[in-house]
Amino acid sequence: MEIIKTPIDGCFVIKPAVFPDPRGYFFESFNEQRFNEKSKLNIHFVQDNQSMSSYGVLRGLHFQKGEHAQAKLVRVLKGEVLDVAVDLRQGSATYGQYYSVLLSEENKLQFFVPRGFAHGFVVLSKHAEFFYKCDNYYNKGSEGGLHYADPSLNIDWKIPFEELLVSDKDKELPVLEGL
Ligand SMILES: Cc1cn([C@H]2C[C@H](O)[C@@H](COP(=O)(O)OP(=O)(O)O[C@H]3O[C@@H](C)C(=O)[C@@H](O)[C@H]3O)O2)c(=O)[nH]c1=O
Repeated sequence: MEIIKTPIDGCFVIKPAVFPDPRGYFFESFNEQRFNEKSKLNIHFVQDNQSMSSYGVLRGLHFQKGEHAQAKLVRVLKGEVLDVAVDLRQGSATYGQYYSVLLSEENKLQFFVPRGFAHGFVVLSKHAEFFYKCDNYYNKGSEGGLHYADPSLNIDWKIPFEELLVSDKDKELPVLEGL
């Protein structure tokens, strides 16, 4: 696996070593020892999540607060999404900035989103199956979020706003200034 740095410290992309052969392909989608060695982190993921969404569905931007904060290792099993992480770490040189990456069934890239970030994605293919590991358990009372259309973030979601399908909960999320 190869680690590809991003302009936001702590956020990185992983390119797995894929072994194709006449039967198809094989790759290690996660190896804790190698992940921690290469990333120089000490992460232990405790929860796996999977969701399916259709074209134009935007989930986000989400985080969990305080002691329930989660780092996430995200990837796409089927289809293609644009994945986005927004830096909400107080005092960070890139506070309020975002990084986005295309994750697809074809490129098999994974994206590591540290604790202290808001995370979301939009589906660019007909359907997408999304899979992610979290280093802390889901805690409903600690859910927080940021509005996907916050003008101060100015995120390019690649799909016009009027074509997006967003949950009622996500439509009510505050902008960065109101956090
Ligand atoms: C996130 C989550 C949700 N749920 C439940 C709550 C609710 O009834 C149902 C759907 O929840 P949501 O609408 O919050 O699902 P969703 O909008 O897919 O939420 C996810 O979005 C992406 C962008 C993330 O980064 C994740 O951390 C998570 O917040 O699933 C769990 O039981 N466990 C979980 O870990």
